[in-house]
Amino acid sequence: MEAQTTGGKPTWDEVRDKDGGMDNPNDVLGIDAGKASQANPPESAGSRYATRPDEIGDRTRIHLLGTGAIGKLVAHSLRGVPNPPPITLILHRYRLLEAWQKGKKVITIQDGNDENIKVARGGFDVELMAEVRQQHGVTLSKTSPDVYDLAGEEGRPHEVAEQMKALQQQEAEERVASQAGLKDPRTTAPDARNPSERTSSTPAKPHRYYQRYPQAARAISSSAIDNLIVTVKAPQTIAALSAIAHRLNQTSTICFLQNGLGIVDEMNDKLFPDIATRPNYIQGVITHGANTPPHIADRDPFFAIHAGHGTIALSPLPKAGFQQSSTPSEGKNWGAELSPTTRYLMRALTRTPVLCAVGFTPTELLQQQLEKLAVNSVLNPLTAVLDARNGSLLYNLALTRTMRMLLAETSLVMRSLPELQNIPNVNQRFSAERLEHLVVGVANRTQDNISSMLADVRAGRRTEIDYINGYIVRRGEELGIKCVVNYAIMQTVLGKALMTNREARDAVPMERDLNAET
Ligand SMILES: CC(C)(CO)C(=O)C(=O)O
Repeated sequence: MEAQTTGGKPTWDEVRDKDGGMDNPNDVLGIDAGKASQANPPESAGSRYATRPDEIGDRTRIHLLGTGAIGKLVAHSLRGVPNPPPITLILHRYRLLEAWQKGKKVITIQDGNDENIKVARGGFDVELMAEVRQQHGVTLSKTSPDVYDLAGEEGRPHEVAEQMKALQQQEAEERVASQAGLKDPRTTAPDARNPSERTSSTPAKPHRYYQRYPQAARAISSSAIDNLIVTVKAPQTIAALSAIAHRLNQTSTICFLQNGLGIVDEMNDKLFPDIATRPNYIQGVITHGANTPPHIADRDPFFAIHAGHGTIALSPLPKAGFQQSSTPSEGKNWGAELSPTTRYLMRALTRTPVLCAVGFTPTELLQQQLEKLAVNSVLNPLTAVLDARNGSLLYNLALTRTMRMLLAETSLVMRSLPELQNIPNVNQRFSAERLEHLVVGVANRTQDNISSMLADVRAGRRTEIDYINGYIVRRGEELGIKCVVNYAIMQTVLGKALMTNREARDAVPMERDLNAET
């Protein structure tokens, strides 16, 4: 989340705590995320995840995908502790790489509004993300020929695409087989996902992009990734991860720090369908507010303002997804079976004081995600459609009625989720009244904010609506609950985004009057 904030305003879970956050039966650490914002997490938060040096060996490097304001804040904070972990920033644009190389090679974070409190920190490694191209549903690598180039000699574009997909499938199966053996396919077959280059009669030659920027190809790595933190927004996650998926395997851990729900399911479907080779996941709910003012971003893309101090609630996720009857007892042995990289990454995050990161059980974390989702499902779309700051939704009876209709559906879906059955207090925690209380509290505390969705719409970027209201609609469908109000607001946001894009496309940028007499 990169909501634009004004100054060090409280973040939403501080509000939740003050306004009667529920007791938390699953809090294995005896501390909740809200309280952690006032005090550093106790050492026990980290020691639960301690790894022996022989378990983790030289697999301590943390890669970070997403260099928005939250990504910069997380990377900067991780390097700020004694004996920090090695960190590699994966940059998604060549221009960013150039800016890094020509600049001071530091990330600078300003604390709140005070321009005098800035800390510049270096010691990062950088690499460039390989460009991901998709043609007719086939993902191409940096050296694979275009579907269109092959089309003439080997058939029509969609036929060639089908052949390439079949070969990719075959290659994926070979990879699974080789993973069962001794070799680490992440390092031996970086381009394994693109069999066209192996089988095609066309010699592999770099794509135009890499011919134009030869340095770009050199900055792309194919080495294995052990620990990955993802801070890109939900809609960009699959595309971004597909460029590095071949560098991850069942021993790696990915930590997601994003708004919304449903990303992990999509990842499993599209990138890691095989549970045996699927990486481990950590889910995070981040409530820090950070932003990079556009006028500074042009000058220094590696600068961000830490506008609102919040927390990070974290939990390793069960590989096979949530079981229907999770119970609070999962807290007792939770953590014992985790892979070394999962424990290492949990420990790295929870031992970083600025982040105020705390570990929870999966079921407790899910409930925190759902509370945040409920707040975002009202504030984000309404502010985006109305083009208004968060506070404008308050003291307005018409909008209160809309909010209540949205929350009535959301509450019913959340209370009916199979993964929350058998959990005490679910009905109270997700009652429409309590959700409304949370929404109003956040709107109050963040009244001057421009919500992240409004910022996305204004900038013509894709919004996270599919992972917020879209998630509620999808889960409702599974449960036989029709969420028509959520569906309507979702469609309105999509429509609003289209309108804004069309307006921007049709606008004629003119700096001077071309009709003026000279
Ligand atoms: C809570 C809220 C609405 C604060 O702006 C937010 O999380 C967002 O903008 O995404």
